Order: sequence, then C-alpha cells, then structure tokens
Amino acid sequence: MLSAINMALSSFSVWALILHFLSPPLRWTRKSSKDKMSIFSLEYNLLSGIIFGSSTSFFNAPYGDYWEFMRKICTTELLGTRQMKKLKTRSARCSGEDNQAEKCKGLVIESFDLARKLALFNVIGPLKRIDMWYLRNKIADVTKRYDELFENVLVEHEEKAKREGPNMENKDLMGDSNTTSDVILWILAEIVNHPAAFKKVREDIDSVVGTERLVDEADIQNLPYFQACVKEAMRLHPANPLFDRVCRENCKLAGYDIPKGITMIMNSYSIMRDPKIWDSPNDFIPKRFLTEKYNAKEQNFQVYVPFGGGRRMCPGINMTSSVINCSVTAMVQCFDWKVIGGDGPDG
Ligand code: HEM
Repeated sequence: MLSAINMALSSFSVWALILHFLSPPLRWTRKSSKDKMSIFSLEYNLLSGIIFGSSTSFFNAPYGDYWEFMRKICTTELLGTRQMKKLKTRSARCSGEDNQAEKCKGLVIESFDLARKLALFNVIGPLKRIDMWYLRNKIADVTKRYDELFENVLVEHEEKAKREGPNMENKDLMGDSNTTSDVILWILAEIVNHPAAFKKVREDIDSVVGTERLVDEADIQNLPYFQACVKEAMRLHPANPLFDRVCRENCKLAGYDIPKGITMIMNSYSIMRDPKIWDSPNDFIPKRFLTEKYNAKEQNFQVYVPFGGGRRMCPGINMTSSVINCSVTAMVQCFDWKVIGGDGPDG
C-alpha cells in the first residue's frame, strides 16, 4: 500500500516533512516498512488555519463532531447529487446585488495571497513569529469581510424564500474558488498547445453532440478522450499542489518515526510527476488514461491526487468537474484557438 510513499520518501523528492517551529523534534530514523498507516489517515490542518484565519472554519477544523457535521452537510446537501442536479439545469450566480460576485472574487484572491505568506512563514521557523503581528490583523479583516458578505447572501436568500416559498429556484448559494478557474486554464492551455489533442477533442464533440447545441454534462461519459485530457492536465498541474495533515499520535510511516503533533505536507505536484510512477512524467499524454494500467493508477489515491485523498478528500469534486467539463468543452466547441508564435509541441 505504501510503495509509492516509500519510493517518494527514500528519494526525498516527493514527500516533505516540515518541522513546525513549535512542533516536537522530528527523528529521521529509517525503520522497517511494515506500516499500516496511510498518510491520508493523519489529522488534517490546512497550514494552521490560513484561509479564513478562524479555527471554526471547515477547512482547518480538526477531526471531531464539528468536522463530521460540516462534512456531512457538504457531501449530502451543498455538494450532493441532488444539489448538483438542480444546478445542472441553471446558470448559477453568487448574488446579483451589490457587486457581490466581484467582492467574493477579491476576497478569494486576498485570502490565497495571505495563505501563501502564512505558509511561507510557517515553514521558515523564526518567520512564524512575524505572522503574529504582521498577518493577524489582515486575516481578521478578511475573515470579517467574508462573514459580512455571506451574511448578506444568506439574508437575501432567506427573504427570497419567504417571498417565493420553499420551492424557489435555489441558485444563489454557489461558491467556488480560483482552483476551478486555474484548472480550466491549464486544461485549455494544454489542449491548445497540443493541436492534435485539440483536433481530436473537437472531432469527438462534433460526432457525439453535433454543432447545434453545447455539450451537456450527460455527454461527458461519451467523450473519453476529453476526460483523459482533463485527467492528464490535472496530473501535470494540480491546483492545490500542497496539502497537509497533523499527526494525531506517534506513528510509523514508510519506516520513519513520526511524532505526534508534526505537520506533514504532501506534495501532489511531485507525486504526480514521479518518474517511478509515471512514464514520461512531464509530457502531456492524455491517451495514457485510456489504458487499463493508467486507469488503475487514476483510481489509486496514493498516486493520483489532484483532489487529495482519504477522509479529507475534496468534497467539491462533483461540482467542480461539472463546471470544468461544461466550460472547457464550450470553449473548444465555440472558438478556434491559436498559439501566438508557434504551433505547440506536437504541431
Ligand atoms: C478544480 C477544483 C478543485 C481542486 C483541484 C480541489 C482540491 C482540493 C484538495 C487537494 C483538497 C485537500 C484534500 C486533502 O487534504 O486530502 C481540497 C479540500 C477541500 N475542498 Fe476542494 N478542490 C477544488 C474545488 C472545490 C470546490 C468547488 C469546493 C466547494 C464548492 C471545494 C471544497 C473543498 C472543501 C470543503 C475541502 C476540505 C475538506 C475537508 O477538510 O474535509 N473544493 N480540495
């Protein structure tokens, strides 16, 4: 089970164990590799409450009643199949009033910028102290503005429900982040830079869907090459290349003693470009995902991890896949693309 992790740890190229400034010391003792524990079963701690700053946010909530409750709400209600079906037939919006979409976009950009800074400060030991006085106010300010924005959206939603009854069209509460737009850009960039891939995706769409309508979510299952392009682009360009876990108890992982309290950071970028796992790891070769060997890899959450793995795996996967599929296919269907200054690697 841990062969990939073993490989990675032995070369130090994939997994990085990062010692928190205040964490107990880490012993790098290589022991037997009869480990039963997967990295994904460790405690979760998204770089110590970076985004939204507050310890009550779902992202950085430790395992326990609160996390379980929020996860259940997310997977069954907010991001569940029922909600997805509702959204599929409609275009969604943040909220029409008061420029909320722009505000939301600005806040997401600000919080990711703060996350980057805080992550850096966390990793470079002594700098962690700086975040105490430099970033704390900024985080509090962003958190407050998020709260105000979401409060307004919720109030609007409640008022609308009172006016229109409980069966109103529920299209106001859709959130997203720049991970989805980053992924869309990367898929498009890879396809456009590989004209042969672009041609194949366009031809497949034309034969499955025709030219009279846009691709619908139901068509995606009939577009295996397009799906392979999405998987391959997400392998090469994970939108969240680092995610972390805090060790809840002393344990052994891939032969290493990991003390309780240590934050372990997983580098999905390196895992998904590890030459020991992937052939020609840096090349865009969508058709690899049409083979049995690579299909098995895609199902293996130790090696194909664009959405993380284990209990804390991204619950937004269905929602985001739907947005990605419909956006990219529409851009392939409706526009001709050309790379300025070249025909791309396989042109
Ligand atoms: C392409 C887009 C996205 C990518 C690449 C992505 C990736 C990830 C990754 C790598 C994690 C960490 C998983 C782990 O620690 O094992 C995560 C967590 C999470 N994602 Fe996403 N995500 C995306 C879109 C979304 C969307 C659209 C939503 C919600 C609308 C969402 C909600 C969440 C939540 C709530 C968590 C925390 C889950 C928990 O702590 O239990 N994500 N995501």
